[in-house]
Amino acid sequence: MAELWISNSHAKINLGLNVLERLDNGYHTIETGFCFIEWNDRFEVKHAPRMELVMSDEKIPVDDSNLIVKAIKLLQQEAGLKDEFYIEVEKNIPAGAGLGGGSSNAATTLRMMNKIANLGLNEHDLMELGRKLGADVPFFIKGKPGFATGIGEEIEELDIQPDAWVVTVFPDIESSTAEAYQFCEPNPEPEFSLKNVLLDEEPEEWRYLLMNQLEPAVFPRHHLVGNLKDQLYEFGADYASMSGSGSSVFGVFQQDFVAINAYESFHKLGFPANLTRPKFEPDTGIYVKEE
Ligand SMILES: C[C@](O)(CO)[C@H](O)COP(=O)(O)OP(=O)(O)OC[C@H]1O[C@@H](n2ccc(N)nc2=O)[C@H](O)[C@@H]1O
Ligand SMILES: Nc1ncnc2c1ncn2[C@@H]1O[C@H](COP(=O)(O)OP(=O)(O)OP(=O)(O)O)[C@@H](O)[C@H]1O
Repeated sequence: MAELWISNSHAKINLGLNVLERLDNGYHTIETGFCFIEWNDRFEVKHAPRMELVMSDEKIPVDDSNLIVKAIKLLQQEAGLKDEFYIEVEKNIPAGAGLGGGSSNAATTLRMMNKIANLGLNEHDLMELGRKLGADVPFFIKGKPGFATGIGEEIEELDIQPDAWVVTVFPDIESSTAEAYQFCEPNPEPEFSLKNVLLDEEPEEWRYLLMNQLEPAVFPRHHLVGNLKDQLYEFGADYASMSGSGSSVFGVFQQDFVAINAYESFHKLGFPANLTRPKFEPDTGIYVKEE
């Protein structure tokens, strides 16, 4: 009987994002809080005579530009992966949404292949491989909320998953990460310590203390993104922000009925939206089923 391996690939949001410095290699040093939302892709993997990738979202190419293909190639080159797989991905996280969908898929691929093909890599090895695929990938390997520094790849695990409801809205616009960084203005000395704000202050204070410094680079080019952030406040959010390099925005709500009303209102307006429970914990387990 063939074994079918199953795992979730979760989305993230950024709680505050300070861009500190522009580096010579084009990257930027940042600090940001990472947490999870209840929006995930689902992987099904089995051994096969040759590698094949099928994604439910046909707009995402399944060629060498796909981060799943890149992760497989990296494992073949650097970790001795020889097995071939059929990989099917139910793609729910929108692409170019600032929710880390591609990076999360890369991390899920590394974690699953390591287990299924018995490559013997530990978390540190997987994070080292992950950083070669993207700045966000090490966070997804860790699979725990945390505070990120460096180019976003140095992760300190911290319990910053909001004890509040989170409503995430995708404006149906793809926002380029490279462009957002290119047009942002780094600030090496942020006014407040992002880490202390996340640990010590309540979400209703965050709007005065936290900032996503990529917003001024994205809002002028995508007005809808800024408008949806304003709308989250109008619907009663205690805190609202763009996630990562956009285009998604999210609101943090202390009261469940206010959050549910906001979530349903965005749905009625036709925007893909998501509602995440307080203190949500992602399930990153890898499960096997006999077929
Ligand atoms: C916006 C965030 O999602 C916030 O978590 C991340 O910083 C982006 O992470 P990512 O999508 O994994 O980014 P990568 O795939 O490594 O980089 C895409 C492009 O974004 C820019 N980039 C990314 C990360 C960073 N710290 N500085 C940058 O300037 C670079 O131009 C890079 O070519
Ligand atoms: N497996 C994948 N899933 C989604 N997008 C992928 C994948 N592989 C490559 N891509 C490409 O990556 C680009 C960005 O997608 P992604 O969903 O990672 O963006 P994002 O959520 O803005 O990322 P981040 O928050 O890390 O900046 C898209 O143009 C998409 O075509």
